[in-house]
Amino acid sequence: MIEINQISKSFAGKDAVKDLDLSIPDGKIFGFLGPNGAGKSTTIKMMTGILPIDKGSIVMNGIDVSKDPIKAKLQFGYVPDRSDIFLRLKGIEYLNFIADVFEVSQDMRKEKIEYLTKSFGIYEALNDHIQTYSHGMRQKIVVSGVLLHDPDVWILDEPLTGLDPKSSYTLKEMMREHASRGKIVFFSTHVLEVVEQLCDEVAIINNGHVQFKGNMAEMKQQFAEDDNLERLFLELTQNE
Ligand SMILES: Nc1ncnc2c1ncn2[C@@H]1O[C@H](COP(=O)(O)OP(=O)(O)OP(=O)(O)O)[C@@H](O)[C@H]1O
Repeated sequence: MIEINQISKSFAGKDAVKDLDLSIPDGKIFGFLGPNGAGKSTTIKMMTGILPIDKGSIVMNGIDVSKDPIKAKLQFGYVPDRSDIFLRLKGIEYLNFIADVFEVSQDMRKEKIEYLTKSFGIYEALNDHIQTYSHGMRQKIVVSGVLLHDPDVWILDEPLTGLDPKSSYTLKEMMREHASRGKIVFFSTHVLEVVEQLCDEVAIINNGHVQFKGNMAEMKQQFAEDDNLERLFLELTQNE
């Protein structure tokens, strides 16, 4: 379970996230939906310890991410919205590095690297440098790195952007499977359709505030009844 308690973050006096409260239960695919600039990435960066929290706290599986950052980092895997990392490493070197950090055994890593990279169609490129990869391939190698060490909590920032339809399907199936094992998949998107296809629960964020949280049926009902949400709905569907 992830508990986000009244967190705030501002940049140069301007609020990016303000008093945000969320509770993310185990065994769910949780969609974090909002238009560009809503505060999704800023929230995720606070969850993952990349940005310090100005106010409030985040507790992941009982561990406070600010007070016990190393232990908290063992709970989750994170796919950032930009996957331009470790460009000078070969794909296989990157995955072995991740496996070393998270102490994945030699036998296990060999099997998983082969399974994951074949599933995403990048197995043949493992001996090439990441800087030669396309955006989609970079995304896939980072996703493979996260799945390689099988963290309880997956935190994915716009994970489907840039993936081809087959890889997008594969990742969605993996997300469903992970949630069905009682684990958490938390992902952000600005595309309403993705949330409708995938999520058990959703929070809608706008201007750094949660405007709605609930299940899909409740979301549809709220969209129909609330003028503000209806306007937001139009903005979100225009992005599709
Ligand atoms: N490092 C920063 N410095 C200054 N302002 C920032 C910084 N990071 C984010 N912001 C501002 O905070 C607000 C929220 O940005 P954030 O990136 O969290 O939105 P988002 O919902 O992830 O958007 P997108 O869908 O475009 O990625 C925006 O107004 C953005 O300009």
